[in-house]
Amino acid sequence: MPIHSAQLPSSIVNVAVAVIHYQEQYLLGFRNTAQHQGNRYEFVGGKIDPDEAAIDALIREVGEEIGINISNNVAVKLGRLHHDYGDKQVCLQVYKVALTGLQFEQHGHRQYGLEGQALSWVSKSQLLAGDYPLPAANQTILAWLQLPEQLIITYPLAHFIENPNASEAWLTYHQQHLPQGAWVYVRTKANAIKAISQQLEVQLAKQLMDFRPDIDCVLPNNIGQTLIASKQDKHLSCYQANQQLKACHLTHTELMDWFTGATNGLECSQKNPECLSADQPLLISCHDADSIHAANQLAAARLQQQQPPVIGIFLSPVLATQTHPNDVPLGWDKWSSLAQIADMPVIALGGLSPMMVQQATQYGATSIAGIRQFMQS
Ligand SMILES: Nc1nc2c([nH]c(=O)n2[C@@H]2O[C@H](COP(=O)(O)OP(=O)(O)OP(=O)(O)O)[C@@H](O)[C@H]2O)c(=O)[nH]1
Repeated sequence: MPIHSAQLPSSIVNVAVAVIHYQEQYLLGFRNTAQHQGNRYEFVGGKIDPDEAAIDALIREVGEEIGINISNNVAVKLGRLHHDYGDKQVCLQVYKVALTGLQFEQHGHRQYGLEGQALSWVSKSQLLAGDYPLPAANQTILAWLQLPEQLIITYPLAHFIENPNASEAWLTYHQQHLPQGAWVYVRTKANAIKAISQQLEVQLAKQLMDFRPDIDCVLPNNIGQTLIASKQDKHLSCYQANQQLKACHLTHTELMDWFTGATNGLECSQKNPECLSADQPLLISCHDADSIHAANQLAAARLQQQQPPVIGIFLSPVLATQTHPNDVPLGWDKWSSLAQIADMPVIALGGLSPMMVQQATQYGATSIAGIRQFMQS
C-alpha cells in the first residue's frame, strides 16, 4: 500500500531512497557540507511531495539526480523506517533497484550527478563494512542489505524420527547437504518431540556450526539467547557460534504472544523486552496482515530502543508445499499485497525452488527460502 506524505505528521520528512546497484556494485552520492547530514555518503533519493506515491517520487528523484530512467526497472521495497536526528525527523521509504547492463554501461562511468554531487560505485562488501560513512538512519538499510538472495531452512528433527538416532541423522544430513556459504535457519522443532530437551537443540545448533564454519546461521530466539549467554565461557565452539550467528528467529506464535502477551500475562510480552534478543537482529515468520502489523510494531520499537533491527520476515506459504501439506497457500497475488505492508525486507517461503528468485522479485520479495529444493544433492 503506497504511503503518501500527507498521511504522516507534517514535522516528519518523508523521503524516497533508491539503493541502486548493478550486480555487487552499489551507487552512492556525497552530501555536501551545507546539506542535512552533510559530508556523508547517501543513497540517491529525496523528499516525497504531498500526495505523491513513494514509488513515483523514487522514479522522479533518480531521474532528477542522476538522469537514469528507472520506470521500467523492478524496484523492490526493502522497508520503511523512521529516524529522529534531533534537528529533523525522517521517514525513509527504501527500494532496491537493479540496473540493467545497458544502463550501467551508459551511466556507470559518471563521476558527478545532475546536481553536481560526487558519485561513487562501491562494492557491496565495502558498503556493508562501513567504509563509506552514511547518515545514522542508513545503518538499518545496511542491515537489511545483508540478507542474501536465498536462505535455507533445516528439516525438523521429526523428519529423521524413523532413524535409530534421529539427532545424529539430522546432523549428518545437514552437514552434507547444506550449500557452501549458505544462510541457514537452523530449526530442529525438537520441542515437537517429547523427551527432547532445549539443551539438545542448543547442542545440535553448536555442532552444526562447528562442523560447517562456512555457513551463517539464524537460530530460534531461545537457542540464540542461550548461545550468546554461553559465549562467556570462552569455549571455542561458542566463539565460532557468535561469529556465525546472524539473527535470532521468532515464530508467528512467538511474535503474536509478544504482541498480545501483556494483556494475557505472558512472560514474553511488549512489557518484557528482555525476552527477545537485544544483541542480535531478528527474523520473524508471518502468515497474515495481523502478524505483519505486529512485526512492524516490533521493528519500530527496536529502532527506537537502538536495538539491532528486524532484518526481514518470512512470509508464507506462497505455494503448496510437501513439508506443510495442510497449509492453504496464499498464492503470489495475495502474497504480494501482504508483502507491501511490511516495513522490512520480505522473504518468500513455501513451495519455491531457487530457480524462482526472479519471479519472486517481481512480486516484491527481496529473498526466497525453502527446505527440500534448496538442499544440495
Ligand atoms: N537522499 C537520501 N537522504 C537520506 C538518506 N539517509 C537519510 O537519513 N537521509 C535524510 O533524508 C532527507 C533527504 O531529504 P532531501 O535530500 O530531499 O533533503 P536535503 O536535506 O538534501 O535538501 P533540502 O532540505 O535542502 O531540500 C535528509 O534529511 C537526509 O539527511 C539517504 O541515504 N539518501
